[in-house]
Amino acid sequence: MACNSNDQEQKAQDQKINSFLQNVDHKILVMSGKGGVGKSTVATNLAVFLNNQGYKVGLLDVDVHGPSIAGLLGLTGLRLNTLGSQIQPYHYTDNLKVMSIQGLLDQPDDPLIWRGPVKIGIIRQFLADVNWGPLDFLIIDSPPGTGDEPLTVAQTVTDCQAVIVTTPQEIALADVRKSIQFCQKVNMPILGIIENMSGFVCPSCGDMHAIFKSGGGEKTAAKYQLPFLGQLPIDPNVVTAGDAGQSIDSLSSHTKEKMQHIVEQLLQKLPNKPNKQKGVENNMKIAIPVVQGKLCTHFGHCEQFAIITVAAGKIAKQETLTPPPHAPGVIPNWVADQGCTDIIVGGMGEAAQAILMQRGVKVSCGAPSDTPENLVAAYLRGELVDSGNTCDHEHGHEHSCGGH
Ligand SMILES: Nc1ncnc2c1ncn2[C@@H]1O[C@H](COP(=O)(O)OP(=O)(O)OP(=O)(O)O)[C@@H](O)[C@H]1O
Repeated sequence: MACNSNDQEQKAQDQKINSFLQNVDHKILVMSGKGGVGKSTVATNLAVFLNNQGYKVGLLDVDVHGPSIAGLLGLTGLRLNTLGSQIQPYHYTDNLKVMSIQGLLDQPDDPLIWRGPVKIGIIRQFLADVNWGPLDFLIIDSPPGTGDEPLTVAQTVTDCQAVIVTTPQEIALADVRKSIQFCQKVNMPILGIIENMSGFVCPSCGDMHAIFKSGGGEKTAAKYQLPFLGQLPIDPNVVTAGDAGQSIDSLSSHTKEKMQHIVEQLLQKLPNKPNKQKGVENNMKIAIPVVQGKLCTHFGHCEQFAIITVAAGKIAKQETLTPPPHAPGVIPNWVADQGCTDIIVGGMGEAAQAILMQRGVKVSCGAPSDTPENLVAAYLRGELVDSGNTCDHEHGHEHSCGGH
């Protein structure tokens, strides 16, 4: 019995993870072979600079033992809330959401003494139970090396791509080669290599000093026929900004231009050019089963659907359509045929959910009986929490998700 219920829980979590990932255009794992090479600094600034360009970005810190993302963005000490079953991430800006274990700890300096399975569970929860909403980019900061955390990401986040950060000296490059082999073994494409701490421009004489050597990252990229995305110099302002919870964007130094260049290179290397601001703000077509002007919990047998088109975060068009007669699989396919991107329901059977997911329609279960306009408004505000409810309304009996 226990095994069965574990299997079911895992399946339900897989479904939630898949439905989130379906709404993320680009997933990027920022890795490094060695510690302290500036991986979190790069991950954070990739997220901030992409967000500055108008992309909707999620930044996920899976370095559960040494989380630093919250600190680098000045979010330390802020506790994260949960709404229903969903964790509300930090909103660094309206379009940059951040998730780190730091926000769930009573004491931010508490050490976490966790073995692999617990860490794997936490990372999966960060993908399943955080209210990310649709994203153009999910940037994932992993701890150095090729341990449980990057492996969990590789196994869970389908079509994830890697960015490898290194410093130029041989001891760091040896570890980069391990990261490259890791990516090859888990079939994760590498978007490119970034060389951090590449030379130091003396503020007094203006001469460049190659403290950790320079050019090693570029040479390694060439050797493995990987894209080289650019270099960041050793810049004391990066440390000051990071310690103050500010991004490289706040600097007036040459480093900011270098970071900008890296982001442009990264955008060029993406297999498909991202559309800005996917999802909530852009066109969405949301289906809601209705009866007498309110959500009908009887999804499979409801007589009408409100179909609401949302553009730039507002309701642009609303129609009421009659679906074909009920038969297994007919209504979910009909909803997808209408071009719907999302559906809001009280509850829905697993089979119908699977069809919708396969057809790229995001399902939000557990909505209360309310008008379609109110439900869409709550959905756009991120307040409609997906219960992950898989109750089956096809049989017409009473149950917890809305009684009919
Ligand atoms: N280009 C740079 N110039 C100067 N200092 C830098 C630069 N990049 C990062 N640093 C500093 O180096 C330190 C380590 O950076 P960071 O935490 O980003 O590294 P990391 O590789 O993520 O470390 P960890 O192994 O702990 O995950 C920080 O103090 C950061 O401010």
